[in-house]
Amino acid sequence: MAEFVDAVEARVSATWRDYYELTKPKVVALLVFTAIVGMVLAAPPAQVPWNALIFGSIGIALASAAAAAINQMVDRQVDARMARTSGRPLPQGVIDTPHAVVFAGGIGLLGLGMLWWLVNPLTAWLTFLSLIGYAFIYTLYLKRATPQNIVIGGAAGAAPPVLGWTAVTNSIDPHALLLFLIIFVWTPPHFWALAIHRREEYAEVNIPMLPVTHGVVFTQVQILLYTVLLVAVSLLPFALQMAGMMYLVGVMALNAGFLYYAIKLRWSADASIPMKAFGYSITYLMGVFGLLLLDHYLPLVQLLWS
Ligand code: HEM
Ligand SMILES: CC(C)=CCC/C(C)=C/CC/C(C)=C/COP(=O)(O)OP(=O)(O)O
Repeated sequence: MAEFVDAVEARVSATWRDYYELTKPKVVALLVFTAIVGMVLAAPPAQVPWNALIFGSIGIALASAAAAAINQMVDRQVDARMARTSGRPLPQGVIDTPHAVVFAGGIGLLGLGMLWWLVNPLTAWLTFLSLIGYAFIYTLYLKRATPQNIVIGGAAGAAPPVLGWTAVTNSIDPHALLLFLIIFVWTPPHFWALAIHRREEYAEVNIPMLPVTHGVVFTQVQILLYTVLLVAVSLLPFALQMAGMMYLVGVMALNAGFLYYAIKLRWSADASIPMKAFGYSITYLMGVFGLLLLDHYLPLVQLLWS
């Protein structure tokens, strides 16, 4: 009997883990973090309305998770043929398509409903557009159509700070668009570093990623150019007095790291650099948004200290 219970429990927990994996949890975690920074920057320190913070974060997380699950449904055949993605629950047959549809539809509607009724309809609409942008326009069309797929598709992934800001103010603020721009310009170096490493897999499944269509050297040059642009864009929050000295010093250090990897990627023959640059891109984005958050709270800390 105990063995039977163990077996049932093992199956139940494995199933939940599979659904969890279907949501690309680490990507969603970073997306939600950028949304929370958008919320925090939209209000004076410690004055973010609770409904925006709680239901906004959960709603954006659920909608992003639904988008990630739809992406994996659409991609299940190509995912099955690439080493990096073949272990996912759909290609493995652990979750079948009808269950994935119900799951994605359920969490998507729950997330959008939460935003509509408990936050505001503008945030719900913009989140819905981001979901459509990533799950359908990027995955179904752009990904298979053009090597600029991730530049255009990156707009959906860059949306969360705007969604967070709108959750608080119920309007689209130019400052929020600056946060959007940072992620938008960050996305090509983030993804193309990985695409260089995985170019043979993409070529095999006929996905026209930049290193497949234009070669590795061209992609390395593009990564370098986007990184230089990113350095410039990342300084704008300081230039426009959205953030202070603490942000400036921190972001300069993060930028030095990204430039180091982009230059090394272009001129070093070391095969481990592309994945190191990819890993660093994630640290970089967490760092930039973490700095914006800390910088915004600095006056409050100083006030409490004095
Ligand atoms: C069109 C835009 C984007 C593309 C094409 C893209 C592509 C990818 C790919 C292919 C991976 C590797 C996944 C894996 O092998 O497990 C990845 C990982 C990751 N991406 Fe992106 N990404 C994009 C935008 C974003 C955005 C906007 C964020 C967050 C703000 C983000 C955060 C992450 C994180 C945290 C990981 C690591 C996941 C892990 O370690 O499991 N990405 N991305
Ligand atoms: C509502 C809202 C804010 C939606 C957010 C959209 C979202 C989840 C963006 C993540 C971007 C991402 C992981 C792209 C990789 O897809 P891929 O298919 O190229 O990569 P894969 O081969 O690893 O699946």
